[in-house]
Amino acid sequence: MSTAADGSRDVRAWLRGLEVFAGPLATFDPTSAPAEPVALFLEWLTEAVEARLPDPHAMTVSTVDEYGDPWARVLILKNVDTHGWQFAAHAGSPKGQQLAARPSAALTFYWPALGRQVRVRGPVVAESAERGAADFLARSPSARAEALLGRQSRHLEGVAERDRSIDEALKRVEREPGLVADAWTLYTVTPVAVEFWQAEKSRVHTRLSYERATPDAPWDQHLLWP
Ligand SMILES: Cc1cc2nc3c(=O)[nH]c(=O)nc-3n(C[C@H](O)[C@H](O)[C@H](O)COP(=O)(O)O)c2cc1C
Repeated sequence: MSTAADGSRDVRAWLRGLEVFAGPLATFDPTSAPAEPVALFLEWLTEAVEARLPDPHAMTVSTVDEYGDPWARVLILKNVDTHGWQFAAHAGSPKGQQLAARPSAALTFYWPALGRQVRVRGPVVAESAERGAADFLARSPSARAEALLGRQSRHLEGVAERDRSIDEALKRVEREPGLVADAWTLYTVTPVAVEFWQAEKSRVHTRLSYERATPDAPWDQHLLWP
């Protein structure tokens, strides 16, 4: 640990001394990239899974609230196909309320050991109640119990109150296995911009951006300055 002249902890020096992109990093040749981004995303996700990176399907989901202030949190990717990237959430949670008011999101994936980041931006669509229900019923009983409470991110008096409520909800899930939380929603981010970022030890990083004006338009590819 670094120490400043007055004996206090020198956090700045300590952070500067930490290694980044320790590698061995992956490589990326943008000249052989596919014409559309989902195929490349699936290649990179597959390599992250094969490299046994922890939580390779975890992503930061960013939204904005009614004041235009950004919020971000990590969620699990539920699916990705030509329609877009999917995640599920309770519509009554802060993110659900933000998406109802402003249906737009940015997703950020980071696979540190490979030195790779992917960023996705686009409008968000709430899928049908049937698709939300199917996602809900595929969750573990304890995850269903938690979602049934529908109180995510509200203030909690204490852990005993939490545990009692979860216990009651879990008993309800066991009694009624077909029960679905109405507000459980599957969201699809329809991409209009997807950027692939490959770190290089030299710090001359490689960036490839796919952009399209609307979700129906064809993709344009551009290299970006690092
Ligand atoms: C690895 C990881 C996975 C998570 N997965 C989910 C998830 O799938 N759904 C969810 O609602 N919250 C998930 N969370 C918790 C969220 O990050 C967040 O705390 C919660 O959804 C409340 O967000 P909000 O108050 O902005 O609505 C996850 C957190 C981590 C670290």
